[in-house]
Parts: sequence; structure tokens; C-alpha cells
Amino acid sequence: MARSLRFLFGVTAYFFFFVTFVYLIGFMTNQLVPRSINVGPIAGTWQAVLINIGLIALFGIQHSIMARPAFKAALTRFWPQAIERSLYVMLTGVVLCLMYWFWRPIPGVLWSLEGDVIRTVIWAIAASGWGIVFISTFLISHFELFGLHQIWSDLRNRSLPALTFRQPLFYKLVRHPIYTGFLLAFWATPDMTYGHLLFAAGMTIYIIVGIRYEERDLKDNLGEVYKEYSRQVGMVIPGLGKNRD
Ligand SMILES: C[S@@+](CC[C@H](N)C(=O)[O-])C[C@H]1O[C@@H](n2cnc3c(N)ncnc32)[C@H](O)[C@@H]1O
Repeated sequence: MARSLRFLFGVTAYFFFFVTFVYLIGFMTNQLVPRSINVGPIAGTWQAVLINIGLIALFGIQHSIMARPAFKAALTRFWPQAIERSLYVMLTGVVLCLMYWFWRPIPGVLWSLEGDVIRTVIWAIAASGWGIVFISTFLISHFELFGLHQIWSDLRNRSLPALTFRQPLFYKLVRHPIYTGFLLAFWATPDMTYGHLLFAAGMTIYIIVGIRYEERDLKDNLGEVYKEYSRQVGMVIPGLGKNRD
């Protein structure tokens, strides 16, 4: 594949993912989008539960498998290294689109808060979650996370620097601020339907499992510095989930 085509693929993947990510905010908040966590075709309860669990599992499997070094090594035997991350980003967008299209709302409400003040506070917590996610991507390297750094280096025929340990801002408080932000955004809602609950619980399980794999790779890659970091700093809640080994 020519360099310019790889660059085009990477840029397309980035913007496609960006749109699907913005849609995710509307999906979770039931605002401004045609289909959301509580709005869409209604199926029987068990059918909806099975479909939705399948969609969450698909997201988790795609994310977990494609992020592992062994998968990347196998993939880059036939797929250009420069757009390996872009393919991950593109397929994440595809899986999110499947989620939006096939998700089945499950009516019934676990909680529904009354009163403008409390509802505004909960929405503010959710908004801060999305803000933490967005800011944290820039703290850790937005352009590398979404494959743009890789295609830019490829275009200029430069190699990528090795991964180095960083601990900027939120990373001083928790090891995984992006996941902290997602957890706030997924759980902070004034109206918790059963469908929303299933999504939040499923994604929480994925995040906990995903962190185990991500940290194993980070320890392999960064060595003692990351091990010491995981002993000193909490996982997704400040002070909680420090490693003891
Ligand atoms: C999807 S990001 C999520 C980062 C982190 N789990 C979070 O929630 O903020 C995963 C990538 O971030 C990078 N990363 C995570 N923690 C890091 C750190 N402390 N220093 C440098 N890179 C890090 C690694 O390259 C890892 O593959």
C-alpha cells in the first residue's frame, strides 16, 4: 500500500471514530441522536438482554484481542505497521455503529431522580466524566492513541519512539483516568433504566478485565517503573486498587 493511501486510511479512521465517539455521548444521554440507550426498537426482555450482552461482548473482544502484542505481531505480517492502530480505531468505530444500530432498550427504571438540583448535579458528574476522557487522551498522547502520530511518521519516513512511562496530571491520581472518566459517564444518570444498567455493568466488567491485560503489557514494556507506579497509585479511584506484589 502506498504511503499516501496509508495516510488517507489513517485520517479516515480517525474522523470516522471521532464521529462514533461523539455519537456515544448522545447514545448515553439520550440527546440529539435517533437511537440511544433508551430509544430504539423494543424486543422481548430476554431477547434484548441476549442481544445487548452480545454487543458488549463484541466490543470487549475486539478491544482486548486487537490491543494485545501477539495479535499486533500476527496482523503486521500482512498489514502495514503504520496503520495497525488506525485499523483498531476504524474497527472500534464499526463495533460502536453495530452497538447503536442493534442495541435494544430495556424499559423499567431502577432509579429516577426528582428535583432539578440533583438531576443537574448528576448530569454535571457525567459531563465531567466525558471531559476527563477527552483531556486524558491528550495527556497520554491523543495522536498516538488514535493512530495519527503513526501515519504522520510513516509519511515522513521516520520511526516511532519507544513507549516511555508518563504520569501527567490525572495520572498522578489514578493509573487509568480514561476508564475513570468512562465509568463516571456510564453510571452517572438521573434515570437508570434496566437497559442502561446492563450497559454500565457490562462495560464496567470489560474495563476491569481490560485493565488486567493492559497492565500486564505495560509492566512487560516499561518494567519496574510501572510496577512501582501500580503500588503507589490507585487504579480507577484515587487510593484504591494499588498492587501489592
Ligand atoms: C487506551 S489507552 C488507556 C490508558 C489508561 N488505561 C487510561 O485509562 O487512561 C492505553 C495505552 O495508553 C498507554 N499508557 C497507559 N498508561 C501509560 C503511562 N502511565 N505512561 C505511558 N503510556 C501509558 C499505553 O500505550 C497503552 O497501550
